[in-house]
Amino acid sequence: MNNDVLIIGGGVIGLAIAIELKLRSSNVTVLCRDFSAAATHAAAGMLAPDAENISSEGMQSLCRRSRHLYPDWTRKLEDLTGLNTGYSSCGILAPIYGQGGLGTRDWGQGDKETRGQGDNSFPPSPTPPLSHSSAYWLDKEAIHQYQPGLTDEVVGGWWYPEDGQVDNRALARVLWTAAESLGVELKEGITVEAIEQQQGQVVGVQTNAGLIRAEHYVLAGGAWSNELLPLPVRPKKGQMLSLRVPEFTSELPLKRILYGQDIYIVPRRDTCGTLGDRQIILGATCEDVGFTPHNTPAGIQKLLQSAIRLYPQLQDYPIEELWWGFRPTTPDELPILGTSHCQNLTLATGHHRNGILLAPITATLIADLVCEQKSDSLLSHFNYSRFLAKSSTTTSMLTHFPLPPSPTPPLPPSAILDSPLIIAGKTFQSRLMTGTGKYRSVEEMQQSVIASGCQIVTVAVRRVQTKAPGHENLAEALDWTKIWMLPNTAGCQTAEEAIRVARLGREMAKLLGQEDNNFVKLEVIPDAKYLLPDPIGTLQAAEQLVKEGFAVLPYINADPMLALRLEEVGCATVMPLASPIGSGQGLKTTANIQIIIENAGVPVVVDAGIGSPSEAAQAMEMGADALLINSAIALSPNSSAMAQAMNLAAVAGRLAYLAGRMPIKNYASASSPLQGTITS
Ligand SMILES: Cc1cc2nc3c(=O)[nH]c(=O)nc-3n(C[C@H](O)[C@H](O)[C@H](O)COP(=O)(O)OP(=O)(O)OC[C@H]3O[C@@H](n4cnc5c(N)ncnc54)[C@H](O)[C@@H]3O)c2cc1C
Ligand SMILES: CC(=O)[C@@H](O)[C@H](O)COP(=O)(O)O
Repeated sequence: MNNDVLIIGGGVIGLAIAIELKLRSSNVTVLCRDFSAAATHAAAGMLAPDAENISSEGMQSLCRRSRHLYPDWTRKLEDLTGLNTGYSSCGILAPIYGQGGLGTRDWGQGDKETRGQGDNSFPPSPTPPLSHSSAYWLDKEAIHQYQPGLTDEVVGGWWYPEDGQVDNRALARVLWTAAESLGVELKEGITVEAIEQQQGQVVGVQTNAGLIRAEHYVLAGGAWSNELLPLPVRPKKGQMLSLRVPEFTSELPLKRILYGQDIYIVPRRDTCGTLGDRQIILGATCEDVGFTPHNTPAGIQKLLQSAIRLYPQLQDYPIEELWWGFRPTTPDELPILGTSHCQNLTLATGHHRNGILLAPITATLIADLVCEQKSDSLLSHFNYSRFLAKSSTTTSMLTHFPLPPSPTPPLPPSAILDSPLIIAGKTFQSRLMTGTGKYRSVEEMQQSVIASGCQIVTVAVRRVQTKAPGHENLAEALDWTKIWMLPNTAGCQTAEEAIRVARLGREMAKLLGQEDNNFVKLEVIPDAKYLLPDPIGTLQAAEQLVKEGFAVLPYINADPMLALRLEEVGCATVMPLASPIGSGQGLKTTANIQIIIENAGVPVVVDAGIGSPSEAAQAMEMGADALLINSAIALSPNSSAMAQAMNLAAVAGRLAYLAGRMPIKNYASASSPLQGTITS
């Protein structure tokens, strides 16, 4: 199969897959936001299925199969590039302290740095090895003889001769060079902002350089994968440091990795052949602190204390470098590999603390799947669907659809992983926007906004200025820490007026604490009867406001050419009307909106005229990215119930759009089988 595959993420996983696919004759593109930020560079490079003492059988097999592939895989890469990966089957020694020593294992890291398996921060305690691993117990005398220099507290340990290491930074360079030389298109500095889906297919990825399309897509975004799909992958930060082996030491004092109870010590051979390059790597913390960067004194102190305790002579070695990285971690700490809810999207993420080890097997299994639709039985352990079935509480983890507030029962888990709505780089989970006008009271407006689950509320700057009813205490009326304000230029008849009011709107947002809010819903409406926007004035004002740094969301008639022009001048969305504002006539411009949706590279927000939830759902089923609905909610006799209904309709329409509708047929087709029925 000679297809186009686009890989999101250029860490060890994305690059290994890219090379494997390229070697099987696919045309491959890798999009990578920041090569240097990848956990790949931060790792220790241990290949340790045995020392890691993995409890899941599927994971044990996966890890061992990968370790088995390592010698040939690295040799092939080295042959391709002429570079060294630093692969070595050096073995891992896991020393164990006597009872007296165990008492000092509490590192007191507080909430942020915890330890112990499951919630583990440091490597799990060495315990008797699991079946199928070749492991040898060394008693006190044997271990001290085998590895001189260990602390006296060590009373024995396990020797895992089949485990090893690779120089992960060297490997990353080799993978990049190999991919480049094979003709993989490597695009560094490109951020994928959204995965565009339609009817069970990915139709492109929205990036900071525009829309990019391929036949097949692979998500290998490491700890950041959850920015694009609601997969339960979270960052687990690891701090590390390296010591330089002093030059007077002619031999590396350590020949193998020490895998202690609260530290691992990795002697790194020089991949360049110079003695000056010899390092000892110490790791690692495992912290649940999101993407908080930097090394901390507490983290580094604990690594140093543990390392010196296990192997005291390290205390005199010069410190060379400190760093940190983010492991991509799932709730069960197993990777997510294989098929997704979209037929042409494959998942390869969540490798937690074993991604370097798992790179060759991941590449092989994913390439088998993409190129030959061959699904290895091992993959069944790692499918994303294992997170779907559990309970309704997983819904928020696996879809970006906002749950309606109580008392509506929670939605059942959805098998669809949706991208969030992104406008001008800002991410929103809800695809419904509402307004503040026409409500009978401020209280009704507040309740409706909450019931709608919306995250964007548009506010008419002019009405706030004039303190029109319902707009007197805007600052207090809504929780602006949760709701993003979309100032609109309603009431402006010319481009000049709209530009002036947009600037006031920006100041208004600042007063509400939204310092970085540069959004404006641009309305230039000279006609009061139909409230139809002036296309020329809108384009002129949009051009100017974009130049001034605004994220412009223009309200327009459903005119496909105008929509394109507005996108060309840099608008953040286009907002075609369904029918005149406040008319509740529903979708009167369907055909043109469809053309706009087909051609837009920015989100299409259907705005104005939607009168009922069925119309809202219809617009979303057509592929609108979002809706703006005000009058239908505010003028309903029960506005908060209608707000909730509109939210559900937006969610339902979106799900239906992603899932794909059945074909329309001319004749009936029985739902139950016609064969095999009882005949009289
Ligand atoms: C401290 C530490 C020690 C470790 N030690 C080991 C070890 O000894 N052995 C082992 O096997 N594993 C180890 N690991 C784990 C291993 O590093 C990871 O599992 C592995 O790097 C994951 O690879 P990846 O390619 O999935 O993600 P990454 O290496 O993190 O790469 C992801 C890449 O995707 C890019 N990206 C993300 N989102 C987007 C987007 N939207 N658009 C474009 N690009 C995007 C990022 O910029 C990044 O370059 C360690 C990890 C840490 C942090
Ligand atoms: C509040 C706002 O911006 C409205 O002008 C918008 O266009 C919504 O229209 P409906 O009130 O018809 O939903």
